[in-house]
Amino acid sequence: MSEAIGFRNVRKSFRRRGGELPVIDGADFALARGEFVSVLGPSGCGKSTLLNMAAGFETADSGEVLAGGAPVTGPDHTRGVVFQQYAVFPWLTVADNIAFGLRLAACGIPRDRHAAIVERYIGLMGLRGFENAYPKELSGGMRQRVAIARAYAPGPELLLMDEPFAALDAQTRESMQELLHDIQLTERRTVMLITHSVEEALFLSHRVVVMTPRPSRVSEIVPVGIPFPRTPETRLSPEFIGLRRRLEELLRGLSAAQASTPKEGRAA
Ligand SMILES: Nc1ncnc2c1ncn2[C@@H]1O[C@H](COP(=O)(O)OP(=O)(O)OP(=O)(O)O)[C@@H](O)[C@H]1O
Repeated sequence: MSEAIGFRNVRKSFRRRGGELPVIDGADFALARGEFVSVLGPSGCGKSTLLNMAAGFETADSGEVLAGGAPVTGPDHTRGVVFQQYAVFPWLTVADNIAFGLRLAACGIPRDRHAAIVERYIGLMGLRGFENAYPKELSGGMRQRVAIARAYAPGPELLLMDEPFAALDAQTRESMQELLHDIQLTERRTVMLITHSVEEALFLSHRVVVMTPRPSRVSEIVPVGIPFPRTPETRLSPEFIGLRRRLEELLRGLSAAQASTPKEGRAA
């Protein structure tokens, strides 16, 4: 299978008051086309930094970030991004938010197809009846459904999601995971998801990348061998529970290692 996004020995530091903060120290992993991969790791280890490099918002100090084999040089329409918040435009209706990326010339989808594409994602994301609503009239979960629809609509090869459900209550979060799972069954895009939730990572992913504390590298890549489609009962299966325990233990160990490093090595 060909590679959608690859990190090759990537290093990244940030310049801060008081010196350099090394964040990523040789990250090396790749996502195959059509693969759903979650990235877990101790708080502040650089997960969002990895995603921002894949999106083209940040550049690596050394090593390479490759999208479809070509170096990432900046953001473009082949990579869609969903953030935790502020992902929808408050001045646009639901339909216009979803159409936003389609209307950018670079995406190259003819104008006469836009309405059908918007309509399709309205249906897939359960937003029918809300086409003309503004984000302020929607719940947080519905706003994130709009954000996800907007990211999928222009047909990017890769979707980069940075804790898209972190601000939602537990029940909404579970139903959003199920919605994303179902969309992926039909769309089969490549997704890189940053999350703090082991359960979310396991429910959605083919593989889970676990990062070490900062300066971080890959600690382990855990394949999730649970067949698709997954259902709410999957979360209760012995295989799922076993993997959850294993990942939680791994993360506890990594966070404990982080807590015992000298303070000057761990800027906030
Ligand atoms: N633009 C920046 N300038 C300076 N420091 C930054 C910048 N972006 C991130 N950092 C620092 O780099 C470190 C890693 O941040 P990042 O957000 O990538 O980690 P994370 O693993 O996503 O964090 P969390 O788990 O808390 O969401 C943090 O210490 C953060 O303060």
